[in-house]
Amino acid sequence: MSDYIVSARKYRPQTFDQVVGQEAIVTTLEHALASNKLAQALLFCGPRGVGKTTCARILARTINETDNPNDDNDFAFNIFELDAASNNSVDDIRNLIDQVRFPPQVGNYKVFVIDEVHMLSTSAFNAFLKTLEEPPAHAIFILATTEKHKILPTILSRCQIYDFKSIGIPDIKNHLEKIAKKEGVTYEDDALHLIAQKADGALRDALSIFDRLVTFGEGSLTLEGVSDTLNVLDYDTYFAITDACLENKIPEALHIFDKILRKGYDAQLFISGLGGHFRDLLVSQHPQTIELLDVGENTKAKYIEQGKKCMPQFLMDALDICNQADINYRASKNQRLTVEIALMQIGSLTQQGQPKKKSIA
Ligand SMILES: Nc1ncnc2c1ncn2[C@@H]1O[C@H](COP(=O)(O)OP(=O)(O)OP(=O)(O)O)[C@@H](O)[C@H]1O
Repeated sequence: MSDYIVSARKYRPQTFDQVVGQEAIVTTLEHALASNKLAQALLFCGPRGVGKTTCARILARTINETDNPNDDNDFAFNIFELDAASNNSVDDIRNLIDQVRFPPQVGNYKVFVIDEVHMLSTSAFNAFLKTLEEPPAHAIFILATTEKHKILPTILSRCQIYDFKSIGIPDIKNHLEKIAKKEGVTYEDDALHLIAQKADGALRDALSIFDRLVTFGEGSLTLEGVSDTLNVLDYDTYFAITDACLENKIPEALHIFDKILRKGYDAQLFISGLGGHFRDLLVSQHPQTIELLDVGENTKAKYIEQGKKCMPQFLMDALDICNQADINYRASKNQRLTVEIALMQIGSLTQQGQPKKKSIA
């Protein structure tokens, strides 16, 4: 059997200081622990893969910590996890309640983590409510959910609520960088940035994308490889199409777009991505806004360079055209043409933003 462990498990934080991007939560939990003000029922809300289960486990371990260094297996931490997504019946909850009654054999607390608690059936919820109202002193409940709005007010009002947030791109990227170094993976800074961007705030997603791409790239991550595998249009394509438009070379812009379609990319994603590109060029033009440019270092240099070639009016008009095409796209009967017209319009802009030519010839 292979001894390969996925990064999300291998690098699951074991202590609060290893948790990334949830400073407010970690500080509040640590204060509550230090001042003995931890409630018996906690609700961890927030997007998927941002550390809710991880923090629940660390909390369970911390409150049961003994001075015996050998006491560090999961059993000793008295943690009971129920995934309500697949165990949502009254019987499942009754099994759990049965365990609540008895005090732990080791340590002081039993910690019950109910993941995806919004999935419990109404009758299971009701069965659980009584226990939640009067839990024995040794029981702590941590309810985790990605959908807080689905939690009954009766439950909400009995819990201390912790709102986890999605993790920012720089935090995700830093975390990936540390793991890449530990694993001996060679990487381009921009490749990690793109993975962090694609993870959409979820560290677990970032780690699984990372694992997949490291396997695919045989231990090395390049921006080109990552873009290709994730089916993301690479920045160079946007730079090339912008260069063509800046020089009013409409046929060239149309050919690049044709190639994009042949590769199987979605035309609407392309046009909204192009809008994003013009926005990035705009923010790259000023020292006050450059920090709003959320890309890796090499790509940033390219933005600054191309930004210097563009008049702000050109960028604003181009942005407007992309935006309009994006809006019109769904209603259009010829979606390819909608994008092509947008490209022709952008390729007709002069640096002052006025149309230079009316036809593509
Ligand atoms: N804030 C974080 N800091 C460090 N690692 C994290 C963080 N969030 C997630 N991870 C990584 O992702 C994995 C999954 O995270 P976890 O199970 O804690 O997420 P979750 O918020 O409970 O997600 P779900 O709602 O889908 O259950 C962890 O094992 C860990 O490797």
